[in-house]
Amino acid sequence: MSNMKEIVRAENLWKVYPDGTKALRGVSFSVGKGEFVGVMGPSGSGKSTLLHLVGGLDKPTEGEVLLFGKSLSGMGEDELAQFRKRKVAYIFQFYYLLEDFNVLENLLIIGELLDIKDTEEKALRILDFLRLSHRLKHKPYQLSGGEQQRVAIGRALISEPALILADEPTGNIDWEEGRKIFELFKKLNEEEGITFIVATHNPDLKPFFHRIVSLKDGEVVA
Ligand SMILES: Nc1ncnc2c1ncn2[C@@H]1O[C@H](COP(=O)(O)OP(=O)(O)OP(=O)(O)O)[C@@H](O)[C@H]1O
Repeated sequence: MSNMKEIVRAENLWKVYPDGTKALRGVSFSVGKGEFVGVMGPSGSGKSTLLHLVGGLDKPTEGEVLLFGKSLSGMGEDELAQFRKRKVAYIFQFYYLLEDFNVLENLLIIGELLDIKDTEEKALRILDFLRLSHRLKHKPYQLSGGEQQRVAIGRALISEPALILADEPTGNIDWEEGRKIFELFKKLNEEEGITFIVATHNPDLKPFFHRIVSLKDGEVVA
């Protein structure tokens, strides 16, 4: 029986890359709805690999990921694509914004791609929430790192995801801006009920998390 409150379950995940690197060695954990969970550990401990597997961006060598009670390995490509589009959103260390488009357009394009209703209205509301209303017509290169990351967050929010996976989201910005990003995450978590899994090696961010999954050499440590 799957527990409906359980959003993510990872069961005995192994990831062996083609060169033989064992990035994950039997990782298991679960995340409940509304949790704000940190994945922490030193560089190379497997944090990014784990987030990729949880989001269905890559497949485990062994083991299983269940999202919202459904096994990713049992899904066809179409179903997986739908999942990736509409239920789960990613925020990366590098923002991957469309450089030729302005802030508002960066959100509108995703909305169009995902066939989301009332995209413009939603985009404006989200950008207001992210304190970017005065930057709508700016291109990414005209923005600070923190602002670019807020646009990337806006892009993630346009599909109204239940789960956000963030991989070193503040890795490229200074501490003050980074703290603001985490405060936005907390607000989204508390007010919108969005579940977060955030990978970071920055111990200063520990106090933000409800719970921490600590990785070392591809294994969960206490
Ligand atoms: N495509 C790949 N091919 C081979 N080895 C890889 C690949 N991707 C990652 N690795 C290796 O797997 C291990 C885990 O990498 P991963 O990126 O998941 O760790 P991480 O904890 O996110 O590190 P960082 O904090 O530096 O991003 C490392 O030893 C890394 O070198």
